[in-house]
Amino acid sequence: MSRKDKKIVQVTSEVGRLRRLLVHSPDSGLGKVVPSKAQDWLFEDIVHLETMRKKEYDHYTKILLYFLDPEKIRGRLHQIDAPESNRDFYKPEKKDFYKSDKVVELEWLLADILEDQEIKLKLIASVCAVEGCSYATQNELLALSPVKLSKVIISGTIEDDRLIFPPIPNFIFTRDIGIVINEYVLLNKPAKTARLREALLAKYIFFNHPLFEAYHDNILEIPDTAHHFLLPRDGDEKKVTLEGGDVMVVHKDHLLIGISERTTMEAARQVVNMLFAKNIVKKITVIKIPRRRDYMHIDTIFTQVKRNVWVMLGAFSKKVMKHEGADPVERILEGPKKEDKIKIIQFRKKDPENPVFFDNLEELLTDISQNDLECNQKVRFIYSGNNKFPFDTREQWTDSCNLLALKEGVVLGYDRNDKTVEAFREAGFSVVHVKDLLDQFEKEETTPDELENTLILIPSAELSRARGGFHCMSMPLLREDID
Ligand SMILES: NC(=O)NCCC[C@H](N)C(=O)O
Repeated sequence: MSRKDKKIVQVTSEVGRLRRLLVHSPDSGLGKVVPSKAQDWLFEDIVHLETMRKKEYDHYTKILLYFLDPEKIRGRLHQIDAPESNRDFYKPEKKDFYKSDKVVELEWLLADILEDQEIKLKLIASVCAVEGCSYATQNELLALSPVKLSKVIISGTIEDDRLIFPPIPNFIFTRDIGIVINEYVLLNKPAKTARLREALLAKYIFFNHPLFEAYHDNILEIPDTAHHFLLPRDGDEKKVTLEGGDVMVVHKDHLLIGISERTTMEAARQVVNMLFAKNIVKKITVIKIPRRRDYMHIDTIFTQVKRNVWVMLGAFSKKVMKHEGADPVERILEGPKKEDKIKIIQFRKKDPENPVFFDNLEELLTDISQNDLECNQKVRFIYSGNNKFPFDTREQWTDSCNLLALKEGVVLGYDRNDKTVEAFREAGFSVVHVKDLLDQFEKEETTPDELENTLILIPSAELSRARGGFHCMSMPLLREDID
């Protein structure tokens, strides 16, 4: 898959037409999560794998292929989903797997790099060191073919359904393994132990897969602070962790970085300095949000829909929340709760000593729409749960604010956030269920190019238990510029 001739990696916005992304469909490891481990492995519950795959994630794969690589799928849906096809189209180890270099499956890339004996040896040794495997297990892995080994390394399960190390069930959230900033790839440093193997695999893939051959000099790693190993284990301010859900490229010159439960101030500091020193962006806005599980990254509280439209959680709004039935005088006197406060500081490369401060999220996002994206239409905000208590927080918890833009104004979200959907309708968006849309595509009643201002809903009963939406389930590699 060497593509020296073509552009493989470039992202300059959150909403330009998506042309290539990294994904990972739910592997058998997700079906091995036990209740006692669910929290450690960052799931709130155990999931039903078959429902998650067949009734939910497969739709995501199909809609992505229809937008990014239609030849793989157009006119074939009936055959792909026929019971006798056994879902082989969706399984990286099968010969009928969709193998797309636009909707790129990580398990497939991993299998590719494991063809190289030296990489295979190094990666097995690294995984076994991280997971504390026996020497016998290490040798067992060495004997596997690249395709099988890739599956085992990701799922933790060897052929006879034997778990040899923990699964990495959060690998479906490819957003958090790295982030493309213009033509650079910033590798992540996970905050949680359960996600460490993901970062290791991402590093090997980006440095070794021929797809990224032309970009090796553009891979950015954040070093640990000197002597980090001498620092106290918990609560040290010099800890360096950063996850992709906290990084957003909103314009070729402007990056947002969240400081959150997962991304530390030290990591943000290093990224700001590194990107300015390498001249990758001109402006970086740091958004410090409360360290809370339900806000784990900034993309859990807002994402962009089109250049002048954003979806966000009202708790971070300048407006006072409309808590129905509450006394307005009390509400206004109290103001927003202390734990809901955020800090927004914008650094400019030319004058980092004099940052710009923003009071609230709307002020920053309006500035991005009007000044970076030069949009002269009214900037609009769609609020989680239509900004009505208690739907605002309930729906944010199930990722109402975590949408993926396939192109400007066309976004993917979960089907369960009814009040947010209502808010989209009120803002003039069409709302369509993924099954109906795929049906319309197959019948040639409409095309991805014709679609505008639309929220596409995907079933989510199981997926939402994993605590991430489609923004998290995507790592965009290539988007068209929106200017
Ligand atoms: N960017 C994101 O917000 N990713 C969601 C990650 C969910 C996963 N269960 C985690 O807790 O890390």
